[in-house]
Amino acid sequence: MLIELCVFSALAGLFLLKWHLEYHYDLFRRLGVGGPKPSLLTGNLRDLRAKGQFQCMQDWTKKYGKVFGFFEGYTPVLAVSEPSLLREVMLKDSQNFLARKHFPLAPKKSLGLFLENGAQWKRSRNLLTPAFSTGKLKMMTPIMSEAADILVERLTDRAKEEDSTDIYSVLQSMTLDVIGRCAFGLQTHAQVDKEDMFLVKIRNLFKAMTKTKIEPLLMVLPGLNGIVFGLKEIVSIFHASPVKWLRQAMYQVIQARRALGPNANVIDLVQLMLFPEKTRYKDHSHTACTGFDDNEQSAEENISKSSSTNAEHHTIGVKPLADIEIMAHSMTFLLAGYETSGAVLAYFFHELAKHPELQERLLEEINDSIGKRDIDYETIQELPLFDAVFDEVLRLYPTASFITTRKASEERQYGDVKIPAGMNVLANVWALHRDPEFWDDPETFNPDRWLVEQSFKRKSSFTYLPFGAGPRLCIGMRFATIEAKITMVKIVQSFQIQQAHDSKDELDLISRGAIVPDSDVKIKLKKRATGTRRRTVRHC
Ligand code: HEM
Repeated sequence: MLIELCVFSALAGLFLLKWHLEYHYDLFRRLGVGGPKPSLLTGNLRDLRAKGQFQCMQDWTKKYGKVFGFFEGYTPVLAVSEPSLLREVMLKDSQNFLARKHFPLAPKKSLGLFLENGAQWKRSRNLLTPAFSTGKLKMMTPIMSEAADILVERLTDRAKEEDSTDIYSVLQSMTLDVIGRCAFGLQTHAQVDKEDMFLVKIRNLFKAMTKTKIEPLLMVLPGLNGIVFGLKEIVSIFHASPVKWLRQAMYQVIQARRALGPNANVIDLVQLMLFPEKTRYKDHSHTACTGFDDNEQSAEENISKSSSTNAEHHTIGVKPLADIEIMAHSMTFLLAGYETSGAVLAYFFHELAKHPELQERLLEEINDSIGKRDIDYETIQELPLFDAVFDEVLRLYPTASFITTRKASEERQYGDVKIPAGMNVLANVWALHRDPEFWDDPETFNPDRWLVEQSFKRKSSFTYLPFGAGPRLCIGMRFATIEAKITMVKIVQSFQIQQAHDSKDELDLISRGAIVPDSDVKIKLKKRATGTRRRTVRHC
């Protein structure tokens, strides 16, 4: 009798599970939204892993249109590359979408700006935004410039010795030095010391992220997230993981800076997080930016709108963060600054190697516009062809496309599309940037398209979103742009970039949060007759 009862219960359980899964995976059909057929066990994960996210997004967009649904394991995601709907979600009705899609293995607390949601995110964003004001960025420019000079020196040696250079790893070292110095006053020496501990640990961290088998498991069984995270925390007590090392290093920086106190002559991200009331209102220039005012202001306006009163805005803005929150933000900035910027510069080198004539045009632009003046915050604003190249690199390689997500807090109807509460929305930027409806000959790298069009119109049309949009727009957008442009200018001044014997015509890419080259990016460098002058800077 007991056995029969057990068998009956097991069968009933299986039946209920099957019924639940069938109902769950039928969600998009009930919403009247097309999409690939999910399997009852893994949703569309098998396709996503076999073909890669980029290929799936493009194929599915072609087949199902600009709005379709898929299942990342158990999690439903609405992929949108329809500009008018993206505008609603990211900007007009952004108050309904202030949260992001949950990331497997994300901690429950102390998430850092990228993963935070709701009131916690608003408070952090208000507090951190002034760190990227025009005034602060101007102060960071000499640090970026010095890092680019070191890059040129390193590459000069390589140009003499090597026929083929992996530019990607060299660039990662540079972007780590830049974010470390600008945001935390860290004296990392990743460019000159391959064994620099920050570099080694960050590389190990990303290597582990690429290989993880736990993430797909959690996508299928998200209920296990808490358990797996708890287990990881226990293991980390005994095991020296890179995350643990990085957190401890950041903790030491925080303690050292706390000891220096609020009046230390340092204005960077750590100082701002530790002593917001001392640093926040010294600099009023953060809305007066060039180049991105539309997006930047809409972001700021929306954050302000989302705080109910000015007084609340003010109080929320200056309440200091706990050490654990500062550590989480610091990790976010360190990883974001390293991973995305390194990849984007690698794509720049890769494309330039294929377009020698473009390099000569860029050099001509530098000579005509800047001449013998230094490359600084002001002079890099005068280079439309460089802007066009940067925009085109980010069109073809929108490195952060798959992290541009939102989660709806309430059910809303936008035209024909109903978005229920709790639905995850992916801004399908990869497909959007390659959509022939918006781009002529979309697969071709053609910076000139940005010179004939009015690019500011393009940028406000929601057809171009490499940095996202609305209140959750990339906070490091202007930092990344300045860093990339300074580096690009110095490289073009100093080298001819050529394809090496082992260069690939098309790069293999992987998505590990950001979309990055799967392996080395090989190029050959030829030193030009004249180069850049190295300057020594005082670190702020
Ligand atoms: C070329 C380089 C970069 C690209 C393409 C990029 C792109 C992006 C994108 C697409 C998002 C999501 C925006 C959205 O959901 O609307 C984002 C968010 C973010 N980025 Fe960047 N990023 C870059 C560099 C940086 C740098 C250098 C930093 C730090 C200094 C940074 C820090 C962040 C942070 C903290 C967020 C989360 C913002 C929030 O949720 O409020 N990024 N980035």
